[in-house]
Amino acid sequence: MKQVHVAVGVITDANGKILIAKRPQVAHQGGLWEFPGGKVEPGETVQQALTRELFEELDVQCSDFVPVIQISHDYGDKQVLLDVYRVVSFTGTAIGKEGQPLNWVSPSELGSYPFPAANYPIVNALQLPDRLVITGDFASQPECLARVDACLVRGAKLLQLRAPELEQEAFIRLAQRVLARCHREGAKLVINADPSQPFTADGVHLNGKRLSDMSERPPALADLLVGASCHSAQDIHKANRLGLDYIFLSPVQPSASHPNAKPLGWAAFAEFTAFAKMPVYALGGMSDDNILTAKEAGGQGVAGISAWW
Ligand SMILES: Nc1nc2c([nH]c(=O)n2[C@@H]2O[C@H](COP(=O)(O)OP(=O)(O)OP(=O)(O)O)[C@@H](O)[C@H]2O)c(=O)[nH]1
Ligand SMILES: [Mg+2]
Repeated sequence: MKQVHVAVGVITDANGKILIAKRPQVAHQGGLWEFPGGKVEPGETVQQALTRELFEELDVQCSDFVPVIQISHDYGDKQVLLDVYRVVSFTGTAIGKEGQPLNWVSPSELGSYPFPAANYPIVNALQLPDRLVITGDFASQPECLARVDACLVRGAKLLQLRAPELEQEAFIRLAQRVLARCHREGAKLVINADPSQPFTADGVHLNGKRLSDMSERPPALADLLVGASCHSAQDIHKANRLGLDYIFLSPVQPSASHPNAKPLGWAAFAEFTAFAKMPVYALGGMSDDNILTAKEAGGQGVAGISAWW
C-alpha cells in the first residue's frame, strides 16, 4: 500500500493554546479531531504543502515552521506519514473555511479530545518539553533537593531522578520529596527505577536492561509516562512494540559520563528518529545549544546531566 504523505500544522495562539479542527463525518477518520493540514502534492515541499493547506482550510498565512515529529502509521485501509510542524508565525484569523468546527485548547487538555490513532505521539510530543534533565551526583539528600530546586528555577519542566547507588527504600523516599518540589513548580518527575515496585511519580524511566526484560507495558503504567534508554535500532523497535511515551537515544555526541561509547552523530540520530513512534530525546554531550539541531533531526529535544545539574 502506498504511504500518503501528510503535512500537519500545530498553530499556537499567544496563550499557548493549540488549534484543532473536527474532521468531517464522511472523511477518513471522520468525526475525530485533527491538527489542520493535508496531503503533500507532487513537487511540493512539506512546508509548501502546509502553507497551502492552512490557507485553504483556515484562511491563515504561515511563514515559519519548526519540526515537531514524524509519524508513520498503518490504519489498515490507509498508510500515512504525518510530517508535523509547529507554525512559528502566521497572519490572519483562523476560521473553518470548509465549515469544520475549530477549537483552541491548552496542551494539557488535548488528552480529552478524540483524535485518530496516529495522533497519540503528536499529542505526547506537544505535552513534553524539549529538555529533559537527569539528576547527577549528590553527596546528601539536602544537596540533591537543592540541586533539583536550582534546575526548577532555571525552567526544567521534566526531570528524571536517577540514583543507582541508593537503596530502593531511600530512593523512593527521596523521589517523594523531589516529586513535591516538581509539582509545586509545575514540572513532572519520572524515576529511574524498577517499575514493578510501588512508587509515586509521574512516570518511570527504563534503563536498557529493564527495557529488554519488559515484554509488555504493564497495565499499572497505562496512565503514567514510560520512557526508556535506547542505543540501537533493536531497542527502538522494542520501545515501539511496548508503546512507550518517549525514548532517549544515545550517545549522540561524545560525553564525559560514557567516554568509551562510540557517538552516533546527528545523521544516524535522524535515521533512528524516523522509525521511532514516540518523541526521541538526544542524549550524550547535549546542552540547550543542541535543541534546535535535535528537532531538525526529528527529535523532541535533548536530555542530559552535566549541562543542567
Ligand atoms: N490533517 C490531518 N490528517 C490526519 C491527522 N491524523 C491523521 O491520521 N490524519 C490522516 O491523514 C490523511 C490526510 O489528511 P486530510 O484528509 O487532511 O487530507 P487533505 O486535507 O488533503 O484532504 P482532501 O483529501 O479532502 O483534499 C487522512 O487519512 C487523515 O486521516 C491530523 O492530525 N491532521
Ligand atoms: Mg486536511
